[in-house]
Amino acid sequence: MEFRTADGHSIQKHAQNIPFWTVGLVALVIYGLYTVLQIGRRDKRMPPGPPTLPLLGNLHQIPITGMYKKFQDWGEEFGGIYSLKFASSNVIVLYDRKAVHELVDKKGLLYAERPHSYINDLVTHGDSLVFQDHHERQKAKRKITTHNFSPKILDERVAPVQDAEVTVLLNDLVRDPGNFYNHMKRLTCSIACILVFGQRALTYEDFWGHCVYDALDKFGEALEPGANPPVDEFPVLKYLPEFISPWKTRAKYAGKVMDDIWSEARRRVDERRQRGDIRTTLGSLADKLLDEHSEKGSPLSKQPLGKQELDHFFGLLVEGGAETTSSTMLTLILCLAMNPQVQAKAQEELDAVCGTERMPQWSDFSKLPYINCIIKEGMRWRPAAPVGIPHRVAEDDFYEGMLIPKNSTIFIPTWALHHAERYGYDDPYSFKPERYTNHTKLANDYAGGADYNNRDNGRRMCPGIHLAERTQWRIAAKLLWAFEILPGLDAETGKPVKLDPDHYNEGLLHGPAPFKCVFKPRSQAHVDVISQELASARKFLAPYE
Ligand code: HEM
Repeated sequence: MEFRTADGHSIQKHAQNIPFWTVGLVALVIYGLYTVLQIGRRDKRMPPGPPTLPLLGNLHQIPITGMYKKFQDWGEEFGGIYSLKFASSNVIVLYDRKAVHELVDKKGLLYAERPHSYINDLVTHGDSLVFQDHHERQKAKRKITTHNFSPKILDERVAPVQDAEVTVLLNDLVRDPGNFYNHMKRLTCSIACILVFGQRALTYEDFWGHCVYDALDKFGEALEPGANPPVDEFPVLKYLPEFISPWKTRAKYAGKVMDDIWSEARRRVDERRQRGDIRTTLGSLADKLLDEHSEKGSPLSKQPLGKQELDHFFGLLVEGGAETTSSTMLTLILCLAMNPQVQAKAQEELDAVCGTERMPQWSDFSKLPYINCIIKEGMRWRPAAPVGIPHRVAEDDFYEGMLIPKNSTIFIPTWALHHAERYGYDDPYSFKPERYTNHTKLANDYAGGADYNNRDNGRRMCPGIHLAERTQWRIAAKLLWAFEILPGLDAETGKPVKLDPDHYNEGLLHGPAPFKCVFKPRSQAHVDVISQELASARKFLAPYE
């Protein structure tokens, strides 16, 4: 059939005249458009989630702060396991304890990878134990960590370090209570640096007292939500020149700061060793691995690490150990200052066991169950890593008929899970250690179980769990034994300030922003015990100076 236009031209004739390449080009453009519009669309087999926009998916709905709360809002709206689209990337959020257990714990290896992040790699050179995939090198570093921070080694060799450093903390709080924030940070950095580098911090201002916070500050800035364009979702952004991509310069600078700090730490250790001051028998991991290096040519003979990777490994262990622990303890101090009834109950228990004659010891653990409850409740109330550290699934998987596509990023929203009334947390914003009355054991005894806790997820479970818990317990028990913790006083009115439970620094890790608080010794007898123990604590710590 032949169609004619108003001016009498034949359409068929025109069609015959359209060159083949034009038809091909139009088809290509239509196909291209169709493909581009598929970006951001959710596969119907995936778990439900908020409606998406073409190209963006749900990227436009990601808040710059408060992601941990948003994860809960979406969970309540779309169900325990839901999905998000970050452009073409898939994100699955497990706001469901059973799903966390069935997938991340039980199918360990499948869920043991980490999502790839261009910015992260710019900062860490892709060799960070925390952010690397679960391949041989990562496993080798993890093995060293779990072995050296095992309960046996901690209780046999590290306990005196923790006890002595906490005694120094108590003394710091008696003599200079206003600086409690930095005293706590010094303490956790010093313990980590003793174990890793064989070096302690006399003050927060010492290199060994604040190195980790300087390193993590820049890392946090480089990774701050909203600070970077969605480069993993739109990889073409990687090729933008640096002069129009300040985010790249910032990430590289953060990497350089971290390189400089951890190579300076190594330089100091090497220099000390050259002077013949070897601290292997004092428990320094760096000395132990460097001895192995001199004997075998590498600290990890099957997976040899270059100097930079080894320096970063040491640094990472301090990063993993110091700020997480100080943040949880500062949170606890905030909670205690706001909840005098909790202090009173703990002190009744402490007084019955220790009196005023002696400080509580780790061996008192089972006689002081309320201290354990207080620590667990602090970590529930405001977890240091409220959205955890995401995992990546290595292959397509199915859960209750829903597709979890290969390479999806898996979030375990710690804060949301611990504030969900559906999991029995009634009045979740209140600080109530009694919730854990029936959880009398250590975190590790609950790890990997359906009764999900704070840092225990399958193959990537926190290897510092035992160290952290033993430090946290000592700090909490001894602080509560020695002091009444009160809100600070307003400089002008002299009245107690109102503490704000939501005034938090929200970076990679969450910790309370500086706040005012008073440490009132409970009696002169308590202060006397601290002074008596201080001399032997200092003597014990002297070889690490
Ligand atoms: C209260 C203190 C601590 C908290 C809240 C905490 C929290 C966490 C969390 C949430 C993870 C991610 C788990 C996952 O991927 O599922 C993690 C991993 C990790 N933590 Fe901790 N942590 C603490 C103390 C420590 C300490 C003392 C160390 C010292 C060695 C440490 C070293 C690490 C390392 C190396 C990883 C990475 C493990 C891997 O990816 O295979 N952490 N931690």
